[in-house]
Amino acid sequence: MLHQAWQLSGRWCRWSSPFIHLLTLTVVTFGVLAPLICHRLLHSYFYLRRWHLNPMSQEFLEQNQQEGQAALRYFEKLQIPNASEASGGDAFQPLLLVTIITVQRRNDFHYVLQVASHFHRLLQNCGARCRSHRILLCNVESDPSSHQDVRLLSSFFPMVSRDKTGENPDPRVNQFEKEKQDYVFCLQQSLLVYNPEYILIVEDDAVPEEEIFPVLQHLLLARFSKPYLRDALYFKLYHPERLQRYFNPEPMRILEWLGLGMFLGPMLNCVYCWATGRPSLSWPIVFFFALYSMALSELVGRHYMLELRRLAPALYNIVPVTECCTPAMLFSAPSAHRALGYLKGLHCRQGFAKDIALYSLLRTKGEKAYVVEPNLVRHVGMYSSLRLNDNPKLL
Ligand SMILES: CC(=O)N[C@H]1[C@@H](OP(=O)(O)OP(=O)(O)OC[C@H]2O[C@@H](n3ccc(=O)[nH]c3=O)[C@H](O)[C@@H]2O)O[C@H](CO)[C@H](O)[C@@H]1O
Repeated sequence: MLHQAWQLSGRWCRWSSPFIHLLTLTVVTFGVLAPLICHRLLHSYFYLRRWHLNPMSQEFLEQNQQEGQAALRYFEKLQIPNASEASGGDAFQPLLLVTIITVQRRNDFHYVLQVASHFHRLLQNCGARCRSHRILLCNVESDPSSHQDVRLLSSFFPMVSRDKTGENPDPRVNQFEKEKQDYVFCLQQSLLVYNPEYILIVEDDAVPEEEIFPVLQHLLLARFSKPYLRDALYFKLYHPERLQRYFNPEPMRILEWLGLGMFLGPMLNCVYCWATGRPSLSWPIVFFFALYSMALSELVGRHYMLELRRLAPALYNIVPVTECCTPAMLFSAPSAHRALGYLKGLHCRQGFAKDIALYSLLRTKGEKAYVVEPNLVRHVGMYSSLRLNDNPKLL
């Protein structure tokens, strides 16, 4: 017996045995290579938070401040269009209206200028394909004239202000109910002023990615008309990176994770067999590589895997939403009308802000909503206008 066990362990521990190969691969990958390569990746389990979080957050703030200055220069140099161009006063129904909802925030970062300059430039570059798109600014600052960036932007974009419509916010409402009412106001004005087919309502710290318009073009014309997506209440174009992991369990994500293992397991098995000159199919080795690739993708970070989908608009994923955050939300005109009706009947408060309120409608009203992956905007507003934080961090 002892002799047999000795023989077996001897066979397993030979340098040519698959056990030793796979053990070495696991140790080298997870113990050496991945930590070395990924220790600066913010959304990876290998991220060295203690070393990098403070300097990286500082670096981000400094760089973002420079981007704010660049956005300021962009508009200072831009030629002011004539009045009818700026007001967007042409009488036609846009396919897509981008509404930027904004309040006065820390002046040194010029968040809204960053967002508006990116949208303006991308729309110009998009050319004829985006002829039927428009941008609207929605100023919900209690004293609209105090919003300096908006004063500059009003020469370039049409604008609605909450106070000008006589819809003054009730000073007694809490901050989160005000935020919801501001959202309702902007959505309502977007429908009233332009009557667009789709409204993309973005917060004033959500900078669009370079490919946003080609991807939206593809989604609007080819994907959103599919029967199961057509009646969605909303499409989220951003979900926080920290919540994109497989270990934030969602049925679709678990399926994606298993699919990844089932695809890469056999593939890596073939590569291994080819490299070691073994017969091609071995189920334990397939199983090992399936687990290996699943563990690697989770530990390196699903967020980074999602980036591969940017290669082509058709690769973008559309999956059922989860709760958090509303930096960029797309509504069709009928769904915007429904959302308005629902939101007016809800009262927001701390712990039940507008993002949670919108999500709660899916259960109470039997609606469906989806998120597009990867994100089509970047959230840059480290200083929140709703929650006090003097020392913001990237995580
Ligand atoms: C990145 C992220 O997770 N952002 C979410 C977080 O916002 P934040 O806490 O990051 O707040 P924020 O300063 O980005 O404000 C969100 C939006 O509300 C607007 N605003 C602000 C003050 C006001 O009185 N009226 C008003 O409409 C502001 O212009 C911006 O468009 O929580 C909000 C809900 O509370 C939303 O879910 C945001 O998507």
